[in-house]
Amino acid sequence: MEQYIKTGLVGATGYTGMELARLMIGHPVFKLVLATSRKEAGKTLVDIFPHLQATILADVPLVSPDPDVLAKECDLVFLAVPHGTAMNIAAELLARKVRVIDLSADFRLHDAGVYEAWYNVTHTQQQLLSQAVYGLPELYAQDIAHAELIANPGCYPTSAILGLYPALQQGLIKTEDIVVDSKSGATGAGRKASVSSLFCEVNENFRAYNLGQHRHTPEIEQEVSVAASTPVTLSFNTHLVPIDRGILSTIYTRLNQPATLTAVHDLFTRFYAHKSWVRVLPQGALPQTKWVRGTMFCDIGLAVDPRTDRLIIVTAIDNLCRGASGQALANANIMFGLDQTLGLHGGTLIP
Ligand SMILES: NC(=O)C1=CN([C@@H]2O[C@H](COP(=O)(O)OP(=O)(O)OC[C@H]3O[C@@H](n4cnc5c(N)ncnc54)[C@H](OP(=O)(O)O)[C@@H]3O)[C@@H](O)[C@H]2O)C=CC1
Ligand SMILES: CC(=O)N[C@@H](CCC(=O)OP(=O)(O)O)C(=O)O
Repeated sequence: MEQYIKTGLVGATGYTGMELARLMIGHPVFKLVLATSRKEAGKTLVDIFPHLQATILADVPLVSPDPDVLAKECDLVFLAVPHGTAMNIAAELLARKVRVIDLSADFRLHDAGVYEAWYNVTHTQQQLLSQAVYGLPELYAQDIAHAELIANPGCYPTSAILGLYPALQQGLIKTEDIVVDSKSGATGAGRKASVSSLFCEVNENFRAYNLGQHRHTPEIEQEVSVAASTPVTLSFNTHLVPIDRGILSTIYTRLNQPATLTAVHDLFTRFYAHKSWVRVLPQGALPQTKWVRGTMFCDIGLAVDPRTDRLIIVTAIDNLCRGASGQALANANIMFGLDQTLGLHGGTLIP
């Protein structure tokens, strides 16, 4: 009997596809049997990624993204492709009884109208939205375990939701005065060529973009509204910083009642007590992207400013690992009844 689960990867040439391949090298159960690229079909992974030489992935064939071929070879397929593209591939695979983990935004929003308004894309697979499970393991592990289709969370939303959830669920902060101020490294924009991703545009530069208009806003609001048990509208703002990986989110909130840092820290520590990947840092310590680089950790730091009644929550994640491919692998572990941390024990990549 085969000891492994046959796995496919659609979008192997992109940053999240490359990160998933990196993580799968060490996974004891999921075996990558097929990867796709429209441009590189006919080659093997090592032909395009020489750093995979002498690894278990070197000879994995690159094929065109054909659902029949994928379904014939795979029990599980990761979709690391742009939003708008993933939904149709997912539908084709699900119809062929293949389980799907979609790293794009196509199934994250429960309301197709909200998706269409923020993404400017027609949702052609709305019938699948109700069966998609939002793949944030700290919140939805039980549903993930029974899912056929996972909507893997966005990178910025992962950093914002994990930071806000305990405070909103416990009624610590006001729901109408939240500002999420996020900074991302350049891999967040994907590997496709664009002027704004050029070295000379990103290096030695720091800029804001999409203020109040980023398409991750409704995803964050959807999930934190569950925490608050009431609809939450918040201000979400993004910046590009000249690092490869990492997201640092500084979240400005207003306390409902005066609270000490010790009380807030206790609340967060208790909320995440049994969660392997959320580290509530000791009082006074604040997260840094380097401390989570290449890992599944979401580090949380807290500050209370009594002069302004503010609780300031700072989170740091690696956008490619925790914010995408590592989280996708964690979801796969849960879906197949494995320990959710399997293959995800790698240490931090410092420097
Ligand atoms: N980068 C990040 O930090 C994060 C990204 N995401 C999401 O994950 C997904 C992948 O992102 P990322 O890896 O950054 O993107 P990239 O632009 O780096 O890669 C996209 C990949 O998709 C493939 N692709 C593009 N169009 C199609 C198509 N029509 N059919 C089949 N394959 C296609 C490309 O392969 P080829 O052209 O060779 O066929 C390429 O491998 C996106 O939805 C993104 O929003 C989510 C969280 C974080
Ligand atoms: C730095 C940077 O450009 N980041 C991207 C993150 C987008 C992303 O990952 O999009 P989905 O998760 O919604 O697919 C952006 O802001 O558009």
